[in-house]
Amino acid sequence: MATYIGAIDQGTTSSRFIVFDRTGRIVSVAQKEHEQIFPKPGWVEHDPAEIWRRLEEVITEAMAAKGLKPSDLAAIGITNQRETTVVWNKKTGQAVYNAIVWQDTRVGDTVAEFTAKGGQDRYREKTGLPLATYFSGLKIRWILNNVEGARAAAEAGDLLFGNIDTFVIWNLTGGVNGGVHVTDVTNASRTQLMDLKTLQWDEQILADFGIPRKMLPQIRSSAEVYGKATFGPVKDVAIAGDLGDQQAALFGQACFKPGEAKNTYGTGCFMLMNTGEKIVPSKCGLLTTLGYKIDGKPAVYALEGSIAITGALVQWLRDNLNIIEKSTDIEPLARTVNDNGGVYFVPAFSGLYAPYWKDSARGVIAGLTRFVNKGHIARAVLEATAFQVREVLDAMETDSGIELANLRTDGGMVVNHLLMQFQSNILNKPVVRPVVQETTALGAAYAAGLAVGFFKDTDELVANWAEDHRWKPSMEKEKRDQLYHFWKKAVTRTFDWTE
Ligand SMILES: Nc1ncnc2c1ncn2[C@@H]1O[C@H](COP(=O)(O)OP(=O)(O)O)[C@@H](O)[C@H]1O
Ligand SMILES: O=P(O)(O)OC[C@H](O)CO
Repeated sequence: MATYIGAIDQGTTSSRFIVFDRTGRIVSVAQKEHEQIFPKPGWVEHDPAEIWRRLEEVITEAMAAKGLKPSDLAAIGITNQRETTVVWNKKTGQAVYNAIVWQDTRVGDTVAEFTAKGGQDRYREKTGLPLATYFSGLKIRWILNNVEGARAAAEAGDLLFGNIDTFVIWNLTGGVNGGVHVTDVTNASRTQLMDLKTLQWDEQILADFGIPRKMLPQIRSSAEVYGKATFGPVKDVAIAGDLGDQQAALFGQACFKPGEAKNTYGTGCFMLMNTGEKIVPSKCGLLTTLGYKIDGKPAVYALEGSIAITGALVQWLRDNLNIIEKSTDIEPLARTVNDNGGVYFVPAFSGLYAPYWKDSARGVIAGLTRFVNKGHIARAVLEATAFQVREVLDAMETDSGIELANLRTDGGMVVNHLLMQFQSNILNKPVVRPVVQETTALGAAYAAGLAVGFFKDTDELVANWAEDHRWKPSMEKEKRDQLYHFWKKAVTRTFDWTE
Protein backbone atom coordinates (compact mmCIF):
# COMPACT_ATOMS: atom_id res chain seq x y z
CA MET A 1 0.00 0.00 0.00
CA ALA A 2 1.20 3.52 -0.81
CA THR A 3 2.64 5.23 2.26
CA TYR A 4 3.38 8.69 0.88
CA ILE A 5 1.91 11.63 -1.03
CA GLY A 6 3.84 13.71 -3.59
CA ALA A 7 3.56 17.44 -4.22
CA ILE A 8 4.79 19.55 -7.12
CA ASP A 9 5.36 23.17 -6.06
CA GLN A 10 6.11 25.29 -9.11
CA GLY A 11 6.95 28.73 -7.66
CA THR A 12 8.11 32.02 -9.14
CA THR A 13 11.74 31.39 -8.22
CA SER A 14 12.02 27.62 -8.24
CA SER A 15 10.34 24.24 -8.64
CA ARG A 16 10.22 21.59 -5.94
CA PHE A 17 9.02 18.03 -5.70
CA ILE A 18 8.35 16.96 -2.12
CA VAL A 19 7.28 13.59 -0.77
CA PHE A 20 5.35 13.72 2.52
CA ASP A 21 4.38 11.03 4.98
CA ARG A 22 0.98 10.68 6.62
CA THR A 23 1.87 13.14 9.42
CA GLY A 24 2.89 15.85 6.96
CA ARG A 25 6.63 15.45 7.53
CA ILE A 26 9.06 15.60 4.59
CA VAL A 27 10.48 12.27 3.37
CA SER A 28 12.31 13.50 0.28
CA VAL A 29 12.74 16.82 -1.52
CA ALA A 30 14.49 18.22 -4.60
CA GLN A 31 14.48 21.84 -5.77
CA LYS A 32 15.78 23.78 -8.80
CA GLU A 33 15.66 27.44 -9.79
CA HIS A 34 14.78 28.56 -13.30
CA GLU A 35 15.80 31.63 -15.26
CA GLN A 36 14.05 34.96 -14.65
CA ILE A 37 13.80 36.78 -17.98
CA PHE A 38 13.48 40.59 -17.98
CA PRO A 39 13.23 41.68 -21.65
CA LYS A 40 12.24 45.30 -20.85
CA PRO A 41 11.63 47.40 -17.72
CA GLY A 42 8.51 46.02 -16.03
CA TRP A 43 8.43 42.81 -18.12
CA VAL A 44 8.98 39.44 -16.42
CA GLU A 45 8.94 36.10 -18.28
CA HIS A 46 9.72 32.43 -17.74
CA ASP A 47 10.44 29.78 -20.36
CA PRO A 48 7.65 27.16 -19.96
CA ALA A 49 9.82 24.45 -21.55
CA GLU A 50 12.52 25.13 -18.94
CA ILE A 51 9.94 24.95 -16.15
CA TRP A 52 8.78 21.55 -17.40
CA ARG A 53 12.41 20.32 -17.66
CA ARG A 54 13.15 21.46 -14.08
CA LEU A 55 10.06 19.61 -12.89
CA GLU A 56 11.15 16.40 -14.63
CA GLU A 57 14.54 16.79 -12.94
CA VAL A 58 13.24 17.44 -9.41
CA ILE A 59 10.68 14.62 -9.60
CA THR A 60 13.38 12.20 -10.81
CA GLU A 61 15.85 13.38 -8.16
CA ALA A 62 13.48 13.30 -5.17
CA MET A 63 12.14 9.84 -6.08
CA ALA A 64 15.65 8.43 -6.66
CA ALA A 65 17.11 9.97 -3.46
CA LYS A 66 15.00 7.66 -1.29
CA GLY A 67 14.67 4.83 -3.83
CA LEU A 68 10.93 5.46 -4.20
CA LYS A 69 8.73 3.70 -6.77
CA PRO A 70 5.50 5.14 -8.24
CA SER A 71 3.52 2.64 -6.16
CA ASP A 72 4.89 4.29 -2.98
CA LEU A 73 2.80 7.39 -3.79
CA ALA A 74 -0.95 7.41 -3.16
CA ALA A 75 -1.36 10.55 -5.30
CA ILE A 76 0.30 13.78 -6.41
CA GLY A 77 -0.95 17.32 -5.79
CA ILE A 78 0.05 20.38 -7.81
CA THR A 79 0.54 23.89 -6.52
CA ASN A 80 1.83 26.81 -8.52
CA GLN A 81 2.70 30.48 -8.91
CA ARG A 82 -0.68 31.93 -9.81
CA GLU A 83 -1.76 34.23 -12.68
CA THR A 84 1.38 33.46 -14.74
CA THR A 85 0.07 32.87 -18.24
CA VAL A 86 1.05 30.22 -20.79
CA VAL A 87 -0.49 29.79 -24.25
CA TRP A 88 0.63 26.73 -26.18
CA ASN A 89 -0.15 24.75 -29.31
CA LYS A 90 -2.02 21.56 -28.43
CA LYS A 91 -0.61 19.66 -31.45
CA THR A 92 3.08 20.41 -30.78
CA GLY A 93 3.07 21.17 -27.05
CA GLN A 94 5.17 24.30 -27.81
CA ALA A 95 4.33 27.59 -26.12
CA VAL A 96 3.64 30.38 -28.63
CA TYR A 97 5.32 32.89 -26.29
CA ASN A 98 7.21 32.80 -23.00
CA ALA A 99 5.10 32.55 -19.84
CA ILE A 100 4.11 36.09 -18.83
CA VAL A 101 4.75 36.17 -15.10
CA TRP A 102 2.24 37.59 -12.61
CA GLN A 103 4.59 40.50 -11.76
CA ASP A 104 4.78 41.66 -15.39
CA THR A 105 3.35 45.16 -16.02
CA ARG A 106 3.13 45.19 -19.84
CA VAL A 107 -0.67 45.41 -19.88
CA GLY A 108 -0.64 48.71 -17.95
CA ASP A 109 -2.04 50.65 -20.91
CA THR A 110 -4.86 48.15 -21.40
CA VAL A 111 -5.71 48.37 -17.71
CA ALA A 112 -5.89 52.16 -18.06
CA GLU A 113 -8.08 51.85 -21.17
CA PHE A 114 -10.57 49.46 -19.51
CA THR A 115 -10.53 51.54 -16.32
CA ALA A 116 -11.34 54.70 -18.30
CA LYS A 117 -14.36 52.95 -19.79
CA GLY A 118 -15.92 51.53 -16.64
CA GLY A 119 -13.75 52.21 -13.58
CA GLN A 120 -11.04 50.08 -11.94
CA ASP A 121 -13.65 48.05 -10.04
CA ARG A 122 -15.95 47.28 -12.98
CA TYR A 123 -15.35 43.50 -12.65
CA ARG A 124 -14.95 43.44 -8.86
CA GLU A 125 -18.43 42.24 -7.96
CA LYS A 126 -18.22 39.31 -10.37
CA THR A 127 -14.55 38.33 -9.98
CA GLY A 128 -13.48 39.84 -6.64
CA LEU A 129 -10.60 41.62 -8.41
CA PRO A 130 -9.84 45.20 -9.47
CA LEU A 131 -8.44 45.84 -12.94
CA ALA A 132 -4.66 45.47 -12.58
CA THR A 133 -1.67 44.17 -14.53
CA TYR A 134 -1.50 41.23 -12.07
CA PHE A 135 -4.21 38.86 -13.36
CA SER A 136 -4.15 36.45 -16.34
CA GLY A 137 -7.04 37.67 -18.52
CA LEU A 138 -5.34 40.73 -19.97
CA LYS A 139 -2.08 38.78 -20.33
CA ILE A 140 -3.88 36.26 -22.59
CA ARG A 141 -5.29 39.18 -24.57
CA TRP A 142 -1.78 40.59 -24.99
CA ILE A 143 -0.48 37.29 -26.40
CA LEU A 144 -3.42 36.97 -28.81
CA ASN A 145 -2.96 40.58 -29.99
CA ASN A 146 0.84 40.59 -30.22
CA VAL A 147 2.06 37.14 -31.26
CA GLU A 148 1.75 36.69 -34.99
CA GLY A 149 -0.95 34.20 -35.92
CA ALA A 150 -1.95 33.55 -32.30
CA ARG A 151 -5.49 34.92 -32.50
CA ALA A 152 -6.36 32.99 -35.65
CA ALA A 153 -4.87 29.79 -34.19
CA ALA A 154 -6.81 30.29 -30.94
CA GLU A 155 -10.04 30.84 -32.84
CA ALA A 156 -9.33 27.69 -34.88
CA GLY A 157 -9.07 25.77 -31.61
CA ASP A 158 -5.33 24.99 -31.91
CA LEU A 159 -4.15 26.88 -28.82
CA LEU A 160 -4.64 26.17 -25.15
CA PHE A 161 -4.36 28.62 -22.28
CA GLY A 162 -3.26 27.63 -18.84
CA ASN A 163 -1.82 28.98 -15.67
CA ILE A 164 1.19 26.95 -14.60
CA ASP A 165 -1.01 24.33 -12.86
CA THR A 166 -2.84 23.63 -16.11
CA PHE A 167 0.36 23.52 -18.17
CA VAL A 168 1.97 21.10 -15.68
CA ILE A 169 -1.07 18.81 -15.40
CA TRP A 170 -1.43 18.70 -19.21
CA ASN A 171 2.23 17.72 -19.62
CA LEU A 172 2.19 15.31 -16.70
CA THR A 173 -0.85 13.45 -18.02
CA GLY A 174 0.46 12.91 -21.55
CA GLY A 175 0.78 16.31 -23.25
CA VAL A 176 0.17 15.97 -27.00
CA ASN A 177 -0.85 12.35 -26.36
CA GLY A 178 -4.06 13.06 -24.47
CA GLY A 179 -3.01 15.42 -21.67
CA VAL A 180 -6.00 16.65 -19.63
CA HIS A 181 -6.78 20.38 -19.86
CA VAL A 182 -8.10 21.40 -16.45
CA THR A 183 -7.65 23.95 -13.70
CA ASP A 184 -9.13 24.34 -10.23
CA VAL A 185 -11.37 27.07 -8.83
CA THR A 186 -8.54 28.81 -6.96
CA ASN A 187 -6.37 29.24 -10.04
CA ALA A 188 -9.37 30.12 -12.20
CA SER A 189 -10.34 32.85 -9.70
CA ARG A 190 -7.07 34.66 -10.52
CA THR A 191 -7.69 34.99 -14.24
CA GLN A 192 -10.39 37.68 -13.78
CA LEU A 193 -12.45 35.54 -16.17
CA MET A 194 -14.37 33.43 -13.63
CA ASP A 195 -17.60 34.34 -11.87
CA LEU A 196 -17.09 33.81 -8.12
CA LYS A 197 -20.66 32.60 -7.60
CA THR A 198 -21.14 30.23 -10.55
CA LEU A 199 -17.49 29.07 -10.63
CA GLN A 200 -17.70 29.19 -14.44
CA TRP A 201 -15.98 31.32 -17.10
CA ASP A 202 -17.92 34.53 -17.61
CA GLU A 203 -19.03 35.05 -21.23
CA GLN A 204 -19.29 38.85 -20.89
CA ILE A 205 -15.74 39.30 -19.61
CA LEU A 206 -14.43 36.87 -22.26
CA ALA A 207 -16.13 39.00 -24.91
CA ASP A 208 -14.79 42.26 -23.41
CA PHE A 209 -11.23 40.87 -23.33
CA GLY A 210 -11.53 39.13 -26.73
CA ILE A 211 -10.65 35.65 -25.45
CA PRO A 212 -12.09 32.57 -27.23
CA ARG A 213 -13.80 30.25 -24.74
CA LYS A 214 -12.39 27.14 -26.44
CA MET A 215 -8.80 27.84 -25.35
CA LEU A 216 -9.74 27.80 -21.63
CA PRO A 217 -9.41 24.75 -19.38
CA GLN A 218 -12.30 23.06 -17.62
CA ILE A 219 -12.76 24.40 -14.06
CA ARG A 220 -12.72 21.62 -11.45
CA SER A 221 -12.53 21.37 -7.66
CA SER A 222 -9.17 21.54 -5.84
CA ALA A 223 -9.30 17.95 -4.57
CA GLU A 224 -10.34 15.26 -7.07
CA VAL A 225 -8.64 12.90 -9.52
CA TYR A 226 -7.91 14.73 -12.79
CA GLY A 227 -5.92 11.99 -14.50
CA LYS A 228 -2.84 9.77 -14.19
CA ALA A 229 0.81 10.68 -14.62
CA THR A 230 2.56 9.33 -17.69
CA PHE A 231 6.04 10.49 -16.66
CA GLY A 232 8.40 7.57 -15.84
CA PRO A 233 9.38 8.00 -12.16
CA VAL A 234 5.74 8.63 -11.15
CA LYS A 235 3.97 6.72 -13.93
CA ASP A 236 0.30 5.92 -13.23
CA VAL A 237 0.15 7.90 -9.98
CA ALA A 238 -3.17 9.78 -9.67
CA ILE A 239 -2.97 13.57 -10.10
CA ALA A 240 -5.52 14.51 -7.49
CA GLY A 241 -4.95 18.00 -6.06
CA ASP A 242 -4.61 21.46 -7.61
CA LEU A 243 -4.40 24.73 -5.67
CA GLY A 244 -2.79 28.09 -6.40
CA ASP A 245 0.24 28.35 -4.12
CA GLN A 246 -1.19 30.89 -1.69
CA GLN A 247 -4.41 28.94 -1.28
CA ALA A 248 -2.31 25.79 -0.88
CA ALA A 249 -0.46 27.45 1.99
CA LEU A 250 -3.83 28.30 3.61
CA PHE A 251 -4.72 24.60 3.28
CA GLY A 252 -1.28 23.44 4.48
CA GLN A 253 -1.56 25.72 7.54
CA ALA A 254 -4.88 23.99 8.27
CA CYS A 255 -6.84 27.27 8.18
CA PHE A 256 -10.14 25.47 7.61
CA LYS A 257 -12.32 27.68 9.82
CA PRO A 258 -13.69 31.12 8.91
CA GLY A 259 -11.45 33.80 10.44
CA GLU A 260 -8.27 31.70 10.28
CA ALA A 261 -5.45 33.29 8.30
CA LYS A 262 -1.86 32.81 7.15
CA ASN A 263 0.82 34.98 5.61
CA THR A 264 3.38 33.51 3.18
CA TYR A 265 6.72 35.30 2.70
CA GLY A 266 8.21 34.27 -0.68
CA THR A 267 9.02 36.25 -3.82
CA GLY A 268 5.98 38.31 -2.85
CA CYS A 269 3.89 38.12 0.29
CA PHE A 270 0.31 36.94 0.44
CA MET A 271 -2.04 37.02 3.43
CA LEU A 272 -5.22 34.95 3.08
CA MET A 273 -8.12 34.69 5.50
CA ASN A 274 -10.72 31.93 5.23
CA THR A 275 -14.21 33.50 5.03
CA GLY A 276 -16.08 30.18 4.78
CA GLU A 277 -18.92 29.89 2.27
CA LYS A 278 -19.36 33.68 2.35
CA ILE A 279 -18.15 35.92 -0.48
CA VAL A 280 -16.87 38.95 1.47
CA PRO A 281 -16.38 42.08 -0.65
CA SER A 282 -13.43 44.28 0.26
CA LYS A 283 -13.65 47.98 0.98
CA CYS A 284 -9.99 48.30 1.92
CA GLY A 285 -8.13 47.19 -1.22
CA LEU A 286 -8.03 43.43 -0.65
CA LEU A 287 -9.07 40.74 -3.14
CA THR A 288 -12.03 38.40 -2.79
CA THR A 289 -10.92 35.01 -4.02
CA LEU A 290 -11.48 31.26 -3.79
CA GLY A 291 -9.92 29.55 -0.77
CA TYR A 292 -10.44 25.96 -1.93
CA LYS A 293 -13.12 23.51 -2.97
CA ILE A 294 -13.13 19.88 -1.94
CA ASP A 295 -15.02 17.75 -4.48
CA GLY A 296 -18.69 17.38 -3.52
CA LYS A 297 -18.56 20.15 -0.89
CA PRO A 298 -19.37 23.87 -1.15
CA ALA A 299 -16.64 26.26 -2.23
CA VAL A 300 -14.75 28.07 0.53
CA TYR A 301 -13.84 31.71 -0.11
CA ALA A 302 -11.04 33.95 1.16
CA LEU A 303 -9.94 37.55 1.48
CA GLU A 304 -6.42 38.16 0.22
CA GLY A 305 -3.83 40.89 0.60
CA SER A 306 -1.24 40.47 -2.17
CA ILE A 307 2.16 42.18 -2.06
CA ALA A 308 4.24 41.87 -5.25
CA ILE A 309 7.78 42.38 -3.97
CA THR A 310 9.16 41.08 -0.67
CA GLY A 311 11.74 38.26 -1.07
CA ALA A 312 12.24 39.50 -4.63
CA LEU A 313 13.78 42.66 -3.14
CA VAL A 314 16.37 40.52 -1.36
CA GLN A 315 17.06 38.81 -4.70
CA TRP A 316 17.38 42.23 -6.34
CA LEU A 317 19.98 43.26 -3.76
CA ARG A 318 21.83 40.01 -4.54
CA ASP A 319 21.51 39.87 -8.34
CA ASN A 320 21.22 43.50 -9.48
CA LEU A 321 23.31 45.41 -6.90
CA ASN A 322 25.55 42.51 -5.76
CA ILE A 323 25.49 43.89 -2.20
CA ILE A 324 25.05 40.32 -0.91
CA GLU A 325 26.12 36.97 -2.37
CA LYS A 326 23.21 34.87 -1.18
CA SER A 327 19.81 35.63 0.36
CA THR A 328 20.88 34.49 3.83
CA ASP A 329 23.66 37.15 3.87
CA ILE A 330 21.07 39.88 4.32
CA GLU A 331 20.47 39.20 8.01
CA PRO A 332 24.12 39.50 9.16
CA LEU A 333 24.52 42.59 6.96
CA ALA A 334 21.40 44.19 8.46
CA ARG A 335 22.69 43.37 11.94
CA THR A 336 25.83 45.49 11.35
CA VAL A 337 23.66 48.55 12.12
CA ASN A 338 21.22 49.29 14.95
CA ASP A 339 18.36 50.64 12.88
CA ASN A 340 17.41 51.76 9.38
CA GLY A 341 19.34 55.05 9.70
CA GLY A 342 16.26 56.90 8.43
CA VAL A 343 16.02 54.89 5.17
CA TYR A 344 12.73 53.55 3.78
CA PHE A 345 12.73 51.37 0.65
CA VAL A 346 9.36 51.06 -1.08
CA PRO A 347 9.75 48.31 -3.71
CA ALA A 348 6.97 49.33 -6.10
CA PHE A 349 8.79 47.49 -8.91
CA SER A 350 5.52 46.16 -10.37
CA GLY A 351 3.47 49.13 -9.22
CA LEU A 352 1.79 48.73 -5.84
CA TYR A 353 -0.61 45.85 -5.18
CA ALA A 354 -2.73 45.65 -2.00
CA PRO A 355 -4.07 47.82 -0.57
CA TYR A 356 -3.28 50.50 -3.21
CA TRP A 357 -3.59 48.85 -6.67
CA LYS A 358 -1.57 51.55 -8.38
CA ASP A 359 0.07 50.29 -11.58
CA SER A 360 1.78 53.62 -12.13
CA ALA A 361 3.78 53.60 -8.88
CA ARG A 362 7.52 52.80 -9.09
CA GLY A 363 10.16 52.01 -6.46
CA VAL A 364 11.70 54.62 -4.16
CA ILE A 365 14.51 54.70 -1.58
CA ALA A 366 13.66 57.62 0.70
CA GLY A 367 15.61 59.31 3.50
CA LEU A 368 19.14 58.96 2.07
CA THR A 369 21.98 60.94 3.68
CA ARG A 370 25.78 60.53 3.67
CA PHE A 371 25.40 58.63 6.96
CA VAL A 372 23.70 55.70 5.16
CA ASN A 373 25.68 52.54 4.40
CA LYS A 374 24.79 49.15 2.93
CA GLY A 375 23.80 47.82 6.36
CA HIS A 376 21.02 50.43 6.51
CA ILE A 377 19.91 49.53 2.99
CA ALA A 378 19.78 45.84 3.97
CA ARG A 379 17.71 46.72 7.02
CA ALA A 380 15.37 48.93 4.98
CA VAL A 381 14.92 46.04 2.53
CA LEU A 382 13.81 43.68 5.30
CA GLU A 383 11.66 46.31 7.00
CA ALA A 384 9.88 46.96 3.66
CA THR A 385 8.39 43.47 3.87
CA ALA A 386 7.17 44.01 7.42
CA PHE A 387 5.65 47.44 6.71
CA GLN A 388 3.81 46.14 3.64
CA VAL A 389 2.43 43.25 5.69
CA ARG A 390 1.22 45.71 8.35
CA GLU A 391 -0.73 47.63 5.69
CA VAL A 392 -2.37 44.42 4.49
CA LEU A 393 -3.14 43.18 7.99
CA ASP A 394 -4.80 46.47 8.93
CA ALA A 395 -6.98 46.16 5.81
CA MET A 396 -7.77 42.50 6.57
CA GLU A 397 -8.91 43.25 10.11
CA THR A 398 -11.13 46.13 8.95
CA ASP A 399 -12.67 44.20 6.04
CA SER A 400 -13.33 41.04 8.02
CA GLY A 401 -14.17 42.65 11.35
CA ILE A 402 -11.89 40.03 12.95
CA GLU A 403 -8.84 40.91 15.03
CA LEU A 404 -6.14 38.28 14.59
CA ALA A 405 -4.65 37.07 17.88
CA ASN A 406 -1.40 36.20 16.11
CA LEU A 407 -0.08 35.75 12.58
CA ARG A 408 0.68 32.29 11.16
CA THR A 409 3.60 32.54 8.75
CA ASP A 410 5.51 30.42 6.24
CA GLY A 411 7.64 30.77 3.09
CA GLY A 412 11.33 31.25 2.27
CA MET A 413 11.83 34.45 4.31
CA VAL A 414 10.63 33.13 7.68
CA VAL A 415 14.09 31.78 8.48
CA ASN A 416 15.11 35.43 8.95
CA HIS A 417 14.87 36.17 12.69
CA LEU A 418 15.58 39.89 12.35
CA LEU A 419 12.69 40.25 9.90
CA MET A 420 10.28 38.14 11.93
CA GLN A 421 11.07 40.01 15.18
CA PHE A 422 10.61 43.34 13.41
CA GLN A 423 7.36 42.01 11.93
CA SER A 424 6.07 41.18 15.38
CA ASN A 425 7.14 44.62 16.66
CA ILE A 426 5.51 46.54 13.82
CA LEU A 427 2.25 44.55 14.09
CA ASN A 428 2.36 44.50 17.89
CA LYS A 429 1.28 40.85 17.64
CA PRO A 430 2.95 37.48 18.08
CA VAL A 431 4.22 35.96 14.82
CA VAL A 432 4.17 32.17 14.67
CA ARG A 433 6.02 29.69 12.45
CA PRO A 434 4.93 26.03 12.13
CA VAL A 435 7.27 23.01 12.18
CA VAL A 436 6.66 22.26 8.51
CA GLN A 437 7.46 25.48 6.70
CA GLU A 438 6.83 23.93 3.26
CA THR A 439 3.13 24.56 3.82
CA THR A 440 2.48 25.32 0.16
CA ALA A 441 3.55 21.88 -1.03
CA LEU A 442 1.94 20.35 2.05
CA GLY A 443 -1.41 21.95 1.13
CA ALA A 444 -1.27 20.40 -2.34
CA ALA A 445 -0.36 17.04 -0.82
CA TYR A 446 -3.27 17.34 1.64
CA ALA A 447 -5.73 18.11 -1.19
CA ALA A 448 -4.51 15.14 -3.23
CA GLY A 449 -4.53 12.88 -0.17
CA LEU A 450 -8.12 13.84 0.70
CA ALA A 451 -9.22 13.14 -2.89
CA VAL A 452 -7.93 9.55 -2.85
CA GLY A 453 -8.89 8.77 0.76
CA PHE A 454 -5.27 8.76 2.03
CA PHE A 455 -6.44 11.31 4.61
CA LYS A 456 -9.87 10.84 6.17
CA ASP A 457 -10.91 14.46 6.64
CA THR A 458 -9.62 17.93 7.43
CA ASP A 459 -9.69 17.23 11.21
CA GLU A 460 -6.87 14.74 10.67
CA LEU A 461 -4.89 17.52 8.96
CA VAL A 462 -5.51 20.04 11.75
CA ALA A 463 -3.90 17.56 14.16
CA ASN A 464 -0.69 17.65 12.07
CA TRP A 465 -0.12 21.39 12.67
CA ALA A 466 2.55 22.13 15.27
CA GLU A 467 4.22 25.38 16.35
CA ASP A 468 7.97 25.68 15.85
CA HIS A 469 8.77 29.27 16.85
CA ARG A 470 7.01 32.36 18.17
CA TRP A 471 8.29 35.96 18.01
CA LYS A 472 6.72 38.29 20.58
CA PRO A 473 6.35 42.06 20.18
CA SER A 474 8.91 44.15 22.09
CA MET A 475 8.67 47.68 20.68
CA GLU A 476 7.29 50.81 22.36
CA LYS A 477 4.14 52.21 20.77
CA GLU A 478 5.77 55.59 20.14
CA LYS A 479 8.64 54.05 18.19
CA ARG A 480 6.29 51.79 16.20
CA ASP A 481 4.04 54.68 15.28
CA GLN A 482 6.98 56.84 14.23
CA LEU A 483 8.44 54.13 11.95
CA TYR A 484 5.06 53.44 10.37
CA HIS A 485 4.40 57.15 9.84
CA PHE A 486 7.62 57.51 7.82
CA TRP A 487 6.86 54.33 5.88
CA LYS A 488 3.47 55.72 4.86
CA LYS A 489 5.13 58.98 3.85
CA ALA A 490 7.68 57.12 1.71
CA VAL A 491 4.86 55.15 0.01
CA THR A 492 3.24 58.39 -1.19
CA ARG A 493 6.51 59.29 -2.96
CA THR A 494 6.07 56.29 -5.34
CA PHE A 495 2.64 57.32 -6.67
CA ASP A 496 1.96 58.30 -10.30
CA TRP A 497 5.55 57.82 -11.46
CA THR A 498 4.79 56.44 -14.94
CA GLU A 499 2.63 58.66 -17.12
N1 LIG B 1 17.46 34.38 4.95
C1 LIG B 1 16.66 35.07 4.14
N2 LIG B 1 16.31 36.34 4.43
C2 LIG B 1 15.48 37.04 3.63
N3 LIG B 1 14.94 36.56 2.50
C3 LIG B 1 15.23 35.30 2.16
C4 LIG B 1 16.11 34.49 2.95
N4 LIG B 1 16.22 33.28 2.35
C5 LIG B 1 15.44 33.33 1.23
N5 LIG B 1 14.86 34.54 1.11
C6 LIG B 1 13.95 35.00 0.03
O1 LIG B 1 12.84 34.11 0.00
C7 LIG B 1 12.39 33.96 -1.36
C8 LIG B 1 12.22 32.49 -1.65
O2 LIG B 1 11.17 32.01 -0.91
P1 LIG B 1 10.20 30.89 -1.50
O3 LIG B 1 9.13 30.70 -0.49
O4 LIG B 1 11.03 29.74 -1.92
O5 LIG B 1 9.67 31.69 -2.76
P2 LIG B 1 8.78 31.33 -4.03
O6 LIG B 1 7.78 30.28 -3.60
O7 LIG B 1 8.17 32.64 -4.35
O8 LIG B 1 9.67 30.86 -5.14
C9 LIG B 1 13.44 34.58 -2.26
O9 LIG B 1 12.90 35.75 -2.82
C10 LIG B 1 14.60 34.90 -1.33
O10 LIG B 1 15.21 36.12 -1.67
O1 LIG C 1 5.65 31.87 -6.37
P1 LIG C 1 5.30 32.66 -5.15
O2 LIG C 1 5.34 31.86 -3.90
O3 LIG C 1 6.05 33.93 -5.06
O4 LIG C 1 3.75 33.05 -5.30
C1 LIG C 1 3.32 33.83 -6.35
C2 LIG C 1 1.84 34.10 -6.24
O5 LIG C 1 1.07 32.96 -6.46
C3 LIG C 1 1.46 35.19 -7.18
O6 LIG C 1 0.09 35.48 -7.05
